[in-house]
Parts: sequence; structure tokens; C-alpha cells
Amino acid sequence: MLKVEDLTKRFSNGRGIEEVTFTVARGEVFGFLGPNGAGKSTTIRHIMGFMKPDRGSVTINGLDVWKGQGTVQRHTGYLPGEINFIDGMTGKGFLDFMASMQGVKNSAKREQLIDRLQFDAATPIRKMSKGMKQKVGIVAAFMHSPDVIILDEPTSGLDPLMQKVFIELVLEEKAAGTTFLMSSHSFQEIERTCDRAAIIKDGKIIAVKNIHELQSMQRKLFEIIFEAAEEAERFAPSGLQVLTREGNLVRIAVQGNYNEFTREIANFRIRSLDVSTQNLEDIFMNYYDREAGVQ
Ligand SMILES: Nc1ncnc2c1ncn2[C@@H]1O[C@H](COP(=O)(O)OP(=O)(O)OP(=O)(O)O)[C@@H](O)[C@H]1O
Repeated sequence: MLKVEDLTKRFSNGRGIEEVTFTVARGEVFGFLGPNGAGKSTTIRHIMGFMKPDRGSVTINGLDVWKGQGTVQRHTGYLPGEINFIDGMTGKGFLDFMASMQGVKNSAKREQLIDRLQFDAATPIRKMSKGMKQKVGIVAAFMHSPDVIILDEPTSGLDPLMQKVFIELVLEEKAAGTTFLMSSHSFQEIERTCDRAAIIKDGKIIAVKNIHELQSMQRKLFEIIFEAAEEAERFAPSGLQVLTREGNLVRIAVQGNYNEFTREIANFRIRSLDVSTQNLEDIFMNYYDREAGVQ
């Protein structure tokens, strides 16, 4: 559905993107993750056909986005990182304008989205908070039921309740067969919505991973308090990773090898056992660090 191939753009300051390549299948939700300045928005602007690449191409449904400018944009929902609203418009005025560009006559879906996102569309945009403007942008990207929706940091400025509503909207559209590409800093949002995610750093894709694969890479961190410090000292699990040991408190990391873990601790008197799951953010950070040579 969406094919990004060898996309390369170098700005005069030497920054940009290099050999960005990935594909997004029909009905797939694809996440695009990376630190500030990594090249997410630059890639997305190319996907929307707003920028001409130095090298490489983007096709949506087989149509080159640069050559087919206009056509692709009409059939694609887009939420930019920063929306430039026309001065003096209300939310409704902006959405009317967008609907006429999209050729949409029926406003039922728009009304439903406004209702779900809970905002007053009659408010002048210059009086809106960042979150409210973001909601207007989300409605504009979804209201014409496009086949493909491209979102650049969709939940920035939204409160946790509205982030949840947004995730529900994405999952409903996904169930209806919509294809998504979504850049984000929020790992929770990526984890809850995406099938796969690319990690971009310094303009280059450093990994494309299945979300389930990433989830299975998650480690459980166990905090064990032994009855006595001597027992903590004696506890030397063979195949498990001991992170820290202080008095009778030992922290270990377990990745899938639970039988080995329960066998090892069965020989000791345990006062308490606490567990936490490494979040996806930590897993992604491992990637960044490895790339930077920190680990
Ligand atoms: N038009 C431009 N001219 C010159 N440099 C640019 C231009 N657009 C982006 N850059 C530079 O290219 C790099 C990538 O920027 P980009 O906005 O794509 O990053 P990003 O991953 O979207 O970051 P953020 O998470 O902060 O939005 C940055 O160093 C940025 O300063």
C-alpha cells in the first residue's frame, strides 16, 4: 500500500534522511519512532509529496506521490506535526474548508468525531489550546474515511483521556481496513496500536520490528528480599542475570526462562518478591544506545 524506497534528502546544513526504506501493507498500522531531529517529519513530508527527494521514491497504492501530487493528497488523511491554520477561522470553518478540498458532502462522520473528541468546533482557532487544535487536525485527517492516514505525532498536546479516545479511533479504523503510518514519542500508543515499528536515528532506519517480537524481548525485573543477607550472598543463579545485590535485596532480570528462575529460588527462604516489566521504551533505548556505541 505504502512503499518508501531509498528515500534520501540532504539539506544545505548537512542534515536530512538517508536511504530510508520500508513498506506498509494494506490495513497495517506502522509506527515511526525516533528521538528529536531524527528525520520523522522529513520522511512524512516526502510521503505526502510536499518535498522532492534527492534520491528514491514513495508510492501510495502504486502511485508516485511526487508525480501524482494532489491525487494522493486528496485520498490520504494527514495530520502535520504543526498545523498552519488560516487566520480568523473557527474550527468549523477550517473543517468546512478541508471537507470541500476532500470533496466530502456528508458531515455525519465529522460530527461523530467531534463528539468523541469532545470539543466545541465553533471556537475561533486563535482562542484554542494546543490540545484543541490537535483535535481539529485529527478530525480533518479522519473525517473523509481515507484509505491511508499519515499522522505526525498525533497525541502531542492531548490529555491521557483523549489519548485513549484517539487510540480507540485508530483501532476502529484499522478494523475497517485503513492503513496508518504514525510517528510518535509515545511508546504506549505505538504498543497499543501498531503491528510493526521502524526506529529512525540520525536520518537512517536502524531497525524495523514486529511489535510482538519487541514485546517478547521484554524482560521481567524481579526484586527478591531474602530472609537473611547470607542467603542473598549464597544466591548465585547460573543462567539468570543479577543486576544488583544490596544486603538481603537482590534484583534480577528474567527473559522467558521462568522455570529456571523458580527452580533457583525454590532453595531459599524468600521474604518478598516483586516484579515489574521492562517497557518498550527501554527496549528501544537499547537500540539507540547500541547504535551510539554506549553499550
Ligand atoms: N527544511 C529544512 N532545512 C534544513 N534542515 C532541516 C529542514 N527540515 C528539517 N531539517 C533538519 O533535518 C533533521 C530532521 O528533522 P525532522 O523534523 O525530520 O526530525 P523529527 O524526527 O521529525 O524530529 P522531532 O521529533 O523533533 O519532530 C533535523 O536536524 C532538522 O533540523
